[in-house]
Amino acid sequence: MSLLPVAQAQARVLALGTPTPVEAVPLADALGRYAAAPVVAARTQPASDLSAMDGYALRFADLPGPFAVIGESAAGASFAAPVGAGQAVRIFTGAAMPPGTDTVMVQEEARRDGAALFLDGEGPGHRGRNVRRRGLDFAEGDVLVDAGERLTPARLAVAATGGVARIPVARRVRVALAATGDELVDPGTAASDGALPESNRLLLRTLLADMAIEIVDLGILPDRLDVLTDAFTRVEADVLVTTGGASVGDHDLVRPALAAAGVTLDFWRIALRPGKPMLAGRRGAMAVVGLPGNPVSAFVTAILFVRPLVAHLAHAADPLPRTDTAILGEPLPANGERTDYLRAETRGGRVFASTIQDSSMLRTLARSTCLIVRPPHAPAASAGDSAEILRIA
Ligand SMILES: Nc1nc2c(c(=O)[nH]1)N[C@H]1C(S)=C(S)[C@@H](COP(=O)(O)OP(=O)(O)OC[C@H]3O[C@@H](n4cnc5c(N)ncnc54)[C@H](O)[C@@H]3O)O[C@H]1N2
Ligand code: MOO
Repeated sequence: MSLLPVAQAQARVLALGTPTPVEAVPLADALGRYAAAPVVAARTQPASDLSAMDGYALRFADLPGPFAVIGESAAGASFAAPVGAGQAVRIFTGAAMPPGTDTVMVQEEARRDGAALFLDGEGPGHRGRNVRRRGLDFAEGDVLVDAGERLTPARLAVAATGGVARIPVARRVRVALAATGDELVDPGTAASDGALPESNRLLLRTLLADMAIEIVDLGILPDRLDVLTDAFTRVEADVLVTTGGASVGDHDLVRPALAAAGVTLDFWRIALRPGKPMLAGRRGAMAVVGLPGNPVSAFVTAILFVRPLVAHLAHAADPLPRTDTAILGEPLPANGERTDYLRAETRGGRVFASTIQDSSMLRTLARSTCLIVRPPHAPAASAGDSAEILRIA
C-alpha cells in the first residue's frame, strides 16, 4: 500500500465522521463549541445614540456657548425632554443623548457656575464628537457569529449583547481512548524495569480538553487479539482513538483486532514523519483512528487528525490546524517523500529544529514551541529562509 499524502488523509479522516446532533445551550456553556447556525442579533447596539464620555450634551451649532444646564442623563436614566438652543444636559458615559443634542463637551473642558456652563478648552472638534451612534456596533438582524465558528469569550459576549441567550451547538463528542501495549503501566505505579509509564491517553485527553467532549476511557489494553477485539466490539462512541500497535511487528495487533470488531479500514500509512503507521476507518457511525504508539507520533497525528475530526463532528467550518510562517535560524537539509514535522524552538524571532528528531523523545517535544512543516521533496533551506510552522506552545 503506498503512503497517502497528509492533506488527502485529513480529508478522508474528516469524511469518516458524522457531525453530532444539535442542542441549544446557555451562553456560559457554549465556550469552545461551534455555532451550529448563525448567531443573529435580536437588538441594535447601541440601541440609541449614547455619550462616549462624561461631560455635557449640547448642539454643536451653539458652541462655544455659554449654555444653560437644564438636567441630567445617566446610563439607565435618560433625559427625555427636547433640548433647545443654548441649552445643555449633564451626561455620563453610556447615557442616551437627549433629543436635540448631537455632541458632547468633555467635563475636563467645562467650567460650571451654577446652571451656567462655559467652554474652557478647545472644545469638541466636530458635530457628533464623543457620541456613539445608534447601531455603531451592530444592527438587529446582523450575523454576529457565522455558523461553524468557534465560540470564544468575545463571540459569546457579543451574542449576549445582541440579546441572545442560547446558541445551538453540537452535543458533546464522545471520544473513546485506548492505549495498547504489554509494557505500559499507569503513571506513578511502582514498576519493573521493562515497564513504561503510559502517557498517550493523557496527551490525547489534554490536547482535546478545550473542546466539548466526553471521554470514554478504555484504559491500557494488552497486546492480545481477543482482549483488543472484545474492547473494540463493545465500545460506543463517536470516535475511537487507539495508540500503539499500529505498525508491522508481531505484537502490532490493532489492525487485525479492529477488523475482527467490524471496523472497515479506510487507509493505513501516511506520507508523514512522525506518524507514518496511522490508520483510519469506521464502524457504523463511529470513526476510528489508530495512532502510532511513539508519543511524539501520537502527538503530531492527534493535532493533524484527531482534533480536526472532533472539531468537524462538533460542526466546525474550518477544523484543520492553522499554520504560520517563521524565519529559519539554521539551514535544513532537503526532505524526502514524507511531510516532516520537525520539533523546533523559537529564539530571537527565529526557529531552530532540534538536532535529534526521534519520535520517542518527549523531552524534546516538551521544549518545543512549534513544528517546522517540511513538504515532501522540499529542497534544502538556508538560515533566513521562511518556513511554514505549526505552533504547539
Ligand atoms: N519494521 C518497521 N518497524 C517500524 C515501522 C515500520 O514502518 N517498519 N514504523 C516505525 C514507526 S514510524 C513508528 S511511529 C512505530 C509505531 O509503532 P506502533 O504504533 O506499533 O507502536 P508501538 O510499537 O506499540 O509503540 C512504539 C513505542 O511507543 C511506546 N508507546 C506505545 N504506547 C505508548 C503510550 N500509550 N504511552 C507511552 N509510550 C507508548 C512503546 O513502548 C514503544 O516504545 O513503529 C516503528 N517500527
Ligand atoms: O512515523 Mo514514526 O511516527 O516516524 O516514528
